Amino acid sequence: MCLDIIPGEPQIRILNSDKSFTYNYVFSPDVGQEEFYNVAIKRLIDNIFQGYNVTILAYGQTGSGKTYSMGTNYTGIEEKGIIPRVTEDIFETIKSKEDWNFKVVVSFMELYQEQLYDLLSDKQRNQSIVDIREDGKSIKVTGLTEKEVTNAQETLECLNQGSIGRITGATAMNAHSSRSHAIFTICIRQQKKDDPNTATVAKFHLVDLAGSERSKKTQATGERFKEGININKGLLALGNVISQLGDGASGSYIGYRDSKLTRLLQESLGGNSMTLMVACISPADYNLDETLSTLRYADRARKIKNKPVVNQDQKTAEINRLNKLIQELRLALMNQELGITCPKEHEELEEKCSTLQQKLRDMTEKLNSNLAEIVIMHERAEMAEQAREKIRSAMASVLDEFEQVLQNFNISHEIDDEKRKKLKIIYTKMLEIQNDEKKASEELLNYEISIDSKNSVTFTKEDAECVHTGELNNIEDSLDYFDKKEEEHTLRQAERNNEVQNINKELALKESLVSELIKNITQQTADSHRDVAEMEKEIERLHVEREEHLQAVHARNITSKLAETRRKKVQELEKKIAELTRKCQEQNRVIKAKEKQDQRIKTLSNEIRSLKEIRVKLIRQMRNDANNFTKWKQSREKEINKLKTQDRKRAFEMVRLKMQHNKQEIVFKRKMEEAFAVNKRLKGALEIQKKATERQEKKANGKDEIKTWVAQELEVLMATIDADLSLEKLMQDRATLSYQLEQLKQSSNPNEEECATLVKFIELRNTQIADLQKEIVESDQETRAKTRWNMIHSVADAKVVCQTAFHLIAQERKQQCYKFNELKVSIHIYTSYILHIWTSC
Ligand SMILES: Nc1ncnc2c1ncn2[C@@H]1O[C@H](COP(=O)(O)OP(=O)(O)OP(=O)(O)O)[C@@H](O)[C@H]1O
Repeated sequence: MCLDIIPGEPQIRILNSDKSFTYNYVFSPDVGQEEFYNVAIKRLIDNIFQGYNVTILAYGQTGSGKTYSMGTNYTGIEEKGIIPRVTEDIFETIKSKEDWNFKVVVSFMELYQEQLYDLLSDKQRNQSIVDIREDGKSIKVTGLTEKEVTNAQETLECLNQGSIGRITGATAMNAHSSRSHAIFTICIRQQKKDDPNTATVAKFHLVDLAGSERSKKTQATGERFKEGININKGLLALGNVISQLGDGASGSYIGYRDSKLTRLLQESLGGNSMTLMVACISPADYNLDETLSTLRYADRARKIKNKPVVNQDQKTAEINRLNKLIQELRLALMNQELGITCPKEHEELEEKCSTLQQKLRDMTEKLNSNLAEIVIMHERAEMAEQAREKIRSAMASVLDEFEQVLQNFNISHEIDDEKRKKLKIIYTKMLEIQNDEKKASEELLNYEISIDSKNSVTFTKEDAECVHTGELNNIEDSLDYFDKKEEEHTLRQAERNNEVQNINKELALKESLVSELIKNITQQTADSHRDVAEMEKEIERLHVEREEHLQAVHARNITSKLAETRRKKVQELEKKIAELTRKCQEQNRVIKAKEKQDQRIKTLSNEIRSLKEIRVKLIRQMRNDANNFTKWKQSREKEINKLKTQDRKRAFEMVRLKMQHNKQEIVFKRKMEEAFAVNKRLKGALEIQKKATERQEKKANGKDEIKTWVAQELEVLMATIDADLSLEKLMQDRATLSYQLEQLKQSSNPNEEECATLVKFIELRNTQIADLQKEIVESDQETRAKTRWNMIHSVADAKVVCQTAFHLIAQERKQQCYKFNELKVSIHIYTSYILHIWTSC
């Protein structure tokens, strides 16, 4: 035994020496596959499902147990290694994530004598050679078979199929020695069923390397010897890459291209993957050299710092990239103090719009008050008309009576008591009519005065509801509601007014028609009746006369001459009778037509009556509506005044909050600017340092180069310290903002605008924190601290370094003193200024 494991520590000590190595885990030979898997491997499964690439790499001398540990040759009989267990766990997890969609594909390739073979290809072995391509971002193997699998069984069948085709051979060290490097890859594409933005594609590489070997020990000859040389060549290149990466010489050349193995593992070593190396060693002292070599390998590999990132689906990644870009642009915008201002035309339009709104409001108000006056006028007209009709009918009856009395006077020419009494009654009636007319006029005059007192009585329950339906706390909403109501009311009144006017027009037409008809009818009917009666009388008389003449004609004693005369007379009379009968018939027709007109007048009068009723109804509605609206308006105005008072208070509070907010924003901006400056400084320093390192690598270090190098190192160091401080401040800030946001969200009425502002601030800080962290990681002070002094090759170099460092520190101190004094003066000036303001207040 050449090794000793320190109990409870992941440490291996080389016996009989003071050499020891510390790793993440160390397992003794008695630890079984299950324990090894559960402790070191199982946790990596989670990373795959978070979208990270994962690589497990088995390295070690031949026969040390790489294939056994990886489980590459698993057939279902022997104890399960890593691959079968990983496969089972992956599909277990998939089963449990029901709200996600998955696509799993596997590939299996073998690198044998610098030739890459597709182990899952259906083709002949010599036709299944595939090639490596680089697409600028990542390594791709073109033409490699990718089989979709849906469960562990199918996956292990693929593993088994590939393993059978893998080259093995017997050596003195291992009866089934793998003569090639094998890479089994499980690629998992996942996406949450209801969110396409969660799509990720992660690769799980399981690498079983061929073992390093010494031909002396393996006793390989012929083909095995040739294989051994190629294996060692590949492993040597891998060792170099691990050394270069482990040395922390970031930015320096890494020999990935020296072999296909290193090209294939480029992503897993120093790239975008979480990589675990399983270093298999033999505890036998016989293998000490190989064991030490493997331990050193693993020790260097442990120092490699990969940069794993979640492998988002291309579309998702693009969305996220754009979101990040938006954040960065926002940040840049703030930094450049470019506030987003409204275009001028927009402002002009807004002004125009508000002027028009005001105009509309004024016009509605005016129209409304006009309509109110119109209502009053309508009512007055209605009252006047009613009074006029009353007087007209009273006058008509008085006139009738008067006519009667007058006729009686004409007959008797004497004034007896009864007639005098009648005349007195008519006189009284006429006085009454006069009084009525006076009263109506007075009523009309007083009508306007009584309107206000009437208004207060007509406020109904409905209106009360109307006032309270719009319980709006916001003054603008209230005013809008008020305007809307006023507009509605005005439109309604205007519509009714139109209706009244139309009715008036119709009434005027109908009334004039009726009066025209009445005028004609009364005159014509009287005349026609008289004419008909007279004509009938005349016809009767003529008939009698004709009869007389006829009798005379037939008398015996009449002379023929007389008879002839009488016959002529009879003929004349008959003519007259015929003429009068025709006229009489005509008059009767006229009378019938008049009767029809009578009917028409009756219908028109009915129509006039119902139109008047409608008009009265409309006017009443107008009046009620106007009263209710006036009442509503008064109460609304009261409310609005109340709201205005509240609004003034709110506005005052807003100004106060805005001032507070502005103050916060200034502080925030200052901090952002500080962080920007720090970040810029660090970036600049790193850039200069990078260029200088490149230059220094090309030529030998002179005194001046060392001086410049020291200055740059110090600059980077100080910039990193500043960045660390800024980062801390930003993180504190973010915590405070997050706390404020939480408090705000928990409050009963969270202000959404304020929430959004806080979220924006938090996001901006996130971006800045990420930006700073990136630069700090890049400056990598931990590694730099260890490798810094590699630049010094002699005591002379060390002296230059010390001198430069002292000089720079002294310079820095001097500047600090200057700044400190300047600050002291500024503080003094500000304090006296504040005191001055304080005392003058
Ligand atoms: N921990 C272990 N427990 C039991 N047997 C083991 C263990 N490790 C290795 N073996 C056995 O040792 C032999 C060699 O192991 P394996 O083939 O895995 O070595 P290897 O490192 O892959 O060698 P090579 O590099 O030559 O391919 C196998 O028969 C294997 O079953």
